[in-house]
Amino acid sequence: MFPEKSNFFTFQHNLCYNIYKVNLYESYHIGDKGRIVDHLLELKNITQSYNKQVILQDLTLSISQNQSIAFTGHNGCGKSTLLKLLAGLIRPTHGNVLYYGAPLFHYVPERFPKMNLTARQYLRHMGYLDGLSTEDVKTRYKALCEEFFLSDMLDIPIKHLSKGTLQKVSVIQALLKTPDVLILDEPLSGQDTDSQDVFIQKINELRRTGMTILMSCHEQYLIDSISDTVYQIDRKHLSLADSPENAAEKHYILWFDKKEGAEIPDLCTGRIKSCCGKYRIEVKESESNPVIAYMIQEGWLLRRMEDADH
Ligand SMILES: Nc1ncnc2c1ncn2[C@@H]1O[C@H](COP(=O)(O)OP(=O)(O)OP(=O)(O)O)[C@@H](O)[C@H]1O
Repeated sequence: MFPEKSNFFTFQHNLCYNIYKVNLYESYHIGDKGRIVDHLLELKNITQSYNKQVILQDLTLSISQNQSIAFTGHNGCGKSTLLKLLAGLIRPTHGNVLYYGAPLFHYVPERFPKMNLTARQYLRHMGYLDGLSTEDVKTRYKALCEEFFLSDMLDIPIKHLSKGTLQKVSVIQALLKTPDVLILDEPLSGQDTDSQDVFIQKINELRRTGMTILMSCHEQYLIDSISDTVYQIDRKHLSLADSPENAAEKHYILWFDKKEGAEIPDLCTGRIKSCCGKYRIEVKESESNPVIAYMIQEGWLLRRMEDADH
């Protein structure tokens, strides 16, 4: 009677195809401020077409644990498509998606299907699919519904709920059990301002626990509130956004040694300078993790990271 949660909004990656699990020993790199951080997933030369029309072309992207990334771009540029690719919900036309380990993903879709189930029935069932006990499910959804001002609407069939309320139900189902990666497709659309505040506070709490957040979004204040890295999709390609906020960011100098055959990743083309046999690149704080990840992936060795202002 109920759909499998894996076919719904929450799933684990062993259910998806075109996915390559990578040996965990390969999954560490030196991250921001010299910490060891976990590699989580990578897109390698991904192209996505629908009916022979290319939507996303040759995207390469590396994501680390605990990054909070916002994907921006005009309507129809491919944000939802990219999130589905990252989540393993759709098979890329070309290229590979690599997952390090078996992260648990939860997904808040942009649109919620109309259903006869009430919000309570739906949340209960989602909790059971997450493996929570009856008592835990109840405690959890009740607390979340109170925080999101939803308690009075729990017994209304989902097909009669407003867009903003549906969005809240969708967020709550994704938070019943804490995932490793939370994927949010335009999560604020339709939510009232009080619920938006609760949402932002909740997401930042989850970020402090190490969760990775991948979000598509149009609202700058949401991006500023919860994201540490912003990518924009433009004409089928992905690039780091260069906003005035980013310009005011702290800068770092990364020093690398070049191993034989190491290539310069696209993100760093024209930015690497050679100096006394070493190679340096200046980066903004928000791009340091992806730059390090791409460089190491291409065969470079990170030697030092220093504050660009000193
Ligand atoms: N299953 C599909 N079959 C055919 N075309 C699709 C499919 N899914 C998406 N598209 C098309 O791919 C393009 C990108 O869609 P997508 O939903 O990823 O964009 P988006 O950036 O999330 O848009 P928005 O900001 O409006 O939500 C659009 O032109 C859309 O019509």
